[in-house]
Amino acid sequence: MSGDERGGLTVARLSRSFGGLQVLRDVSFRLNPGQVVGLIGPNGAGKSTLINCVTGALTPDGGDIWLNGAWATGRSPDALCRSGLSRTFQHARLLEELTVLDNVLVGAHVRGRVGLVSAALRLPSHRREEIRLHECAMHALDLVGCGHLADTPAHALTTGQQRLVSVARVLASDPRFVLLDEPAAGLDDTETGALADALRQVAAGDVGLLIIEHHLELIMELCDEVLVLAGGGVVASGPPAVVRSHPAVVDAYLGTPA
Ligand SMILES: Nc1ncnc2c1ncn2[C@@H]1O[C@H](COP(=O)(O)OP(=O)(O)OP(=O)(O)O)[C@@H](O)[C@H]1O
Repeated sequence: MSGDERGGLTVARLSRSFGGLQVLRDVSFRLNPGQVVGLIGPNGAGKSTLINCVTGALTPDGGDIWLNGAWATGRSPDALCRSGLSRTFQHARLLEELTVLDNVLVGAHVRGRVGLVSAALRLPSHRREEIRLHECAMHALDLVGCGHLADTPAHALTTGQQRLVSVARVLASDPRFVLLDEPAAGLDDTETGALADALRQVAAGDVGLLIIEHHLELIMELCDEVLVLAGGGVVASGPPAVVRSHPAVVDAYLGTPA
């Protein structure tokens, strides 16, 4: 592994089957700090399986994952999250009886620095940490345009607001890399705009983002690189302008030149 690969997420020749069905075959990509990579492909192409393997929910059958220079294949989702690799889910569920702020604080606590003993004894270090986490949570909510909803119970949110808050919950964990599974699904145009602005700001803070999306315009507008998955393999990759006119993409996925 070369020196400049040590500060990123590297996925090399990842494979995964379910029974006799090979869902991923030799998938490789790299995500650098501050880079936004889009992952597109038809339904069933293997996008969610890829995220599940990279974030530890599934064990790949073959291939390697490196996170900041450390071999990360097979590590648990919790361990990866503590190392700065987080994800959002296609159908994220909030804790409905809690307020929006408390939901986001759950994310912030994932990487809290003060242990149980300090918390139980209510030491000053615990109090300072609580203030810091509260600020992180509010900052994440402001980023996605939901700061005004902090005191609202989660069950009172629209579907779009729930999605934005679930993105804020992940951002509050102060990740270095985030894998987002269809973050714009169910958002209206205003919410999609707020999401795009938030993700740009997050990436500008040197966070690497991998975004699965069916909303192609969002992908083409937001991403530095796009990876196209079909039948479990990468059929095209490169800058958006190159990928959108790639013959394999036009034929197999977009149908007509975008
Ligand atoms: N746990 C599982 N057991 C068996 N087959 C699975 C499992 N998870 C996924 N698959 C199959 O793997 C293939 C890829 O699924 P995956 O959800 O990764 O695709 P996707 O590209 O994310 O699709 P979508 O865009 O519809 O979410 C599909 O054929 C799916 O049925």
